[in-house]
Amino acid sequence: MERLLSSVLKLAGVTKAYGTLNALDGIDLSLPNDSYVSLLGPSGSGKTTLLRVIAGFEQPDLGTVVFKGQRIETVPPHRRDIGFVFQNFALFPHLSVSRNIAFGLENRVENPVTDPAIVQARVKDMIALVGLSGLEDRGVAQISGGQRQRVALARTLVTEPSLVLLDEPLGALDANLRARMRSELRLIRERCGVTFLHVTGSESEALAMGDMVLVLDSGRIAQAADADTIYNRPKSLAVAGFLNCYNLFEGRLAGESFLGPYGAFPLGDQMQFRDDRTGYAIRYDRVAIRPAEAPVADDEVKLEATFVADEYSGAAINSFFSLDDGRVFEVESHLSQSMPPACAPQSRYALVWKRRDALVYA
Ligand SMILES: Nc1ncnc2c1ncn2[C@@H]1O[C@H](COP(=O)(O)OP(=O)(O)OP(=O)(O)O)[C@@H](O)[C@H]1O
Repeated sequence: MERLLSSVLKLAGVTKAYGTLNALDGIDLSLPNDSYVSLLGPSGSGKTTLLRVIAGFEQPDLGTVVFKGQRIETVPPHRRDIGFVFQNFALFPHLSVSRNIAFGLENRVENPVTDPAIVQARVKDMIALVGLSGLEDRGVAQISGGQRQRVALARTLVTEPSLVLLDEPLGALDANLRARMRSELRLIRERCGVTFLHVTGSESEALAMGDMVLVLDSGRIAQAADADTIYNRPKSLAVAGFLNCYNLFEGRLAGESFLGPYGAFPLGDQMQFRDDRTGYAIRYDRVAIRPAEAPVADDEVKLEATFVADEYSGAAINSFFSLDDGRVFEVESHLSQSMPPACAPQSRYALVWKRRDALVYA
């Protein structure tokens, strides 16, 4: 029996330069079939360039792009069987929801569908899939931002691509809608079984949505793993930094300690990773706030700091402290676990964590 290909897309050594800048610098990656993949990276890291190379709007200078077992570097975009959902949706403002969705099917270069009955049936199925039933005849100017997002997605999915690229698809939506569309997008993808590659600059979006998360840094893949691994075991200081949930210190190792700008942090059986830079990371939600003079246990590390402010975000409180040189240290207390003490502004506190909860890079 023929085995299904386990990966829909493979890139090897893909490099793309603009002048002297390598926007992509030897990218190797493999996207599994039937999965949601998030691509996370700071501004300028090469996310859009990578999507454009995969879609065929740019050609790589070096390297191979293999899609469903075939090399496609020189295949033009419209012959690639890869869908693209743009951040601004790019809908036809004068057409209805149905007509926008039908357009792609009737006008695709390969295999256009000309039988109106077939078009109508496919569009109807797609409208049901993305949850737009009842809005078929509305103009796209008369629907909400989230509904427009679904039209854009339906218009791409109706052409039955084997891979869908989404460039910051939730970027144009307000915060509430963005949160709702996260689970919607995941559900729609599960129903149609197509791999989605979703570009985002938001670490929470990337971790919440991706079965697999790719982290891009200066044109290279800094880490590719499931969300849990990326979150709990970022493999470099740079990746830990992008996640926005670790306090980071640079310094050096000396015997059984990490020596940083705030003295020695004793080491224990924490995880250690190879990195060009030597550093120490402790997650915001692994830190307890105690009175400044509270004793610490043998397996703990303590750092004194001045309380600045709190920020409530539903299920958690984020507390901000100022270290002796003015740098900010953040603590996240999940309210389901325990209520942090009410801290007084400008007062000193002990910030305490377990040695084994730190990550060390060297
Ligand atoms: N057409 C171009 N000509 C010259 N330089 C470019 C071009 N397109 C992108 N770059 C540069 O390549 C690098 C990667 O850009 P890219 O748009 O891929 O990053 P990004 O991660 O998508 O950023 P953002 O999140 O800000 O959209 C950046 O330094 C950018 O300035």
